[in-house]
Amino acid sequence: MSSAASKPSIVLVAACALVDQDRRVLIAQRPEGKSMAGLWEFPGGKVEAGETPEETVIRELEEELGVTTRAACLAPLTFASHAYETFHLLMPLYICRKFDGAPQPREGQALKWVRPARLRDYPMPPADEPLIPFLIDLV
Ligand SMILES: Nc1nc2c([nH]c(=O)n2[C@@H]2O[C@H](COP(=O)(O)OP(=O)(O)OP(=O)(O)O)[C@@H](O)[C@H]2O)c(=O)[nH]1
Repeated sequence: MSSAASKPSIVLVAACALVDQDRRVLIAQRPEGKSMAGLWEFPGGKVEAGETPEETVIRELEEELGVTTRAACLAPLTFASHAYETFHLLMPLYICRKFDGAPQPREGQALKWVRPARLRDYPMPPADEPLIPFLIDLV
């Protein structure tokens, strides 16, 4: 058995599927220069010290997209638990249908509204692939 010290640490990332009135989900393409550049992901980011996951989502939606929402408009959908080589990702995925503002690519990322059934057409990080059926069933 390996010791706790040799195990990759858990990184907590909170992400959100914004859903529009046509039941499409917003995905963003990771820009050049970042890890996993070119892959499509849900807006979100690492939970910082002192933050709740809901606060992280609200902050990241504002920073990345200029979109405003509140905790009452975030519903837990599912989560990802995935072993990357250097860390273990734990990522709650929220769904949000009520938000203010049209998403803008504030960080140079491409954005796309996609029907859940078409998400498989967009390469996503491996942690995200098991999340797609939940979106297909529940959006
Ligand atoms: N926001 C987001 N992050 C995801 C998703 N799937 C997934 O594996 N991740 C991973 O979760 C981490 C999120 O980190 P972040 O957005 O705060 O920061 P970052 O990309 O600048 O970090 P990094 O360059 O250190 O990886 C990244 O390692 C990212 O690859 C997803 O759907 N949304």
